[in-house]
Amino acid sequence: MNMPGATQPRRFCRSGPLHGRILVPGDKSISHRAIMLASLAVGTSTITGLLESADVTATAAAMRATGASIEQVKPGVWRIDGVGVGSLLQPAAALDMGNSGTSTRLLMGLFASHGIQTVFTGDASLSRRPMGRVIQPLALMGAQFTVNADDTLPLTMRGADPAVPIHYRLQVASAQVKSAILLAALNTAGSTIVVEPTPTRDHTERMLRGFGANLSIDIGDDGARIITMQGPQDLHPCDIEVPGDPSSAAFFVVAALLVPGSDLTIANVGMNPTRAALLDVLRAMGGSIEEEDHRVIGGEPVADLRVRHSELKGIEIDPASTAAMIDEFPILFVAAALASGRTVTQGLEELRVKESDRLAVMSAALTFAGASVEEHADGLTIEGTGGAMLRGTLPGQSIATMLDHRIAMSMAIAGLVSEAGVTVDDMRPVATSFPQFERLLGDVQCR
Ligand SMILES: O=C(O)C1=C[C@@H](OP(=O)(O)O)[C@@H](O)[C@H](O)C1
Ligand SMILES: C=C(OP(=O)(O)O)C(=O)O
Repeated sequence: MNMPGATQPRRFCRSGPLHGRILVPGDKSISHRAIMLASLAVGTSTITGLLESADVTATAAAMRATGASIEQVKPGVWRIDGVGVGSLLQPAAALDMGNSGTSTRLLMGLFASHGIQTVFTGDASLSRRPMGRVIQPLALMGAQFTVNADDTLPLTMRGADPAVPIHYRLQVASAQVKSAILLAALNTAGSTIVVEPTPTRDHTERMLRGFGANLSIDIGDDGARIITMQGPQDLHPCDIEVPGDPSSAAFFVVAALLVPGSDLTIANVGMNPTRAALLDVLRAMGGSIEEEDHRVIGGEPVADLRVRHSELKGIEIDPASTAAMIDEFPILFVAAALASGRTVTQGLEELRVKESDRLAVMSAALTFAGASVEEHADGLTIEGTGGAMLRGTLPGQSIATMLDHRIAMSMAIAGLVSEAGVTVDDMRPVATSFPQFERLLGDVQCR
């Protein structure tokens, strides 16, 4: 994101028990997809509970620039009039994707099968992230790219009209790559097939069906998911309710587990099994997390989470859980730093190409705050304090967030269980996914 104004350093201090019942904002992944699909349906869709954050705003701006009408009716409620699959307009200017990998990769897919030329730009963090993973399949479908040798932003894409269907086996476990191909397939005649050896978040598949698209999902002999879509497909408008984001809830779940005396309920949290592995890991560490009032909202499972302070123990995390908690590792590392015994993670190379290198940055940040962390090529090994407070950051020192919202929020939570407090150098990146974070944290702290 283009950071407005001066840096916003903040000190997060040792906290009393966390209590109450809170709602976290709408799911970021689902919000992006809701805007994209509603913008392609002919007619009016209403989205309730949309995440109003910088990343989602970047997606909305790109869809407006290609013809959709997108208006806020009241906070959290948006009305979208779509243009129809195949009818996207050439944007007049470059599309600024800010900090958002999801906006960039999914929109590249969506535009790749429309005969328009688009220029994608992003902030310093996004401009370091690999785009080759989507360029490769989209080029096979006929899109043309002008891009530097590293396959990073800025880049120019000329969409293919007509695009050709592909049969593609994912090389990385990435919902963004899968979704890019499925969105391109919407305006591609013929049968596009994506084979996913490791299941990743399935919001695109669920929501495509909600908007009336026809796709089949089979399991191959080797256990891979095979997603087939026969294009082109028209989308029908749809009213969508966006559940609370489990990746945002994660900061409050870990905070309540770590801060002695806490008993906190986080209501309306998305429980899609392709996103929920953190809860299983924390329970295996000894965390008390109860799920209440299971229901389905907008085609997605949802529950309220009651979380009570618990004594956590370190564990070895099964790499098979990685995809279903990929964004939750920074805050899991904080939980591990306070557990008793050793936590071992592996198979996490993907964390090095997120908004920051999350293995290197979390290792440095936690070490700086007094934790015992060893960094490996594909994971961290953490020796927990056994519940004792972290030292915190020294006067005059602060944690470098590296333009990464999840580092900033994770280290803020670390501050709540530190002797001296933790200073985070800049809280502005939090606007990417969770603008209400600091306010909600204030609400649950007993004064
Ligand atoms: O599809 C999505 O909405 C996302 C997929 C994940 O990225 P990858 O597909 O790169 O794993 C995740 O890290 C990101 O925050 C959101
Ligand atoms: C990786 C993330 O998002 P994106 O890829 O959309 O930038 C995230 O939110 O942690």
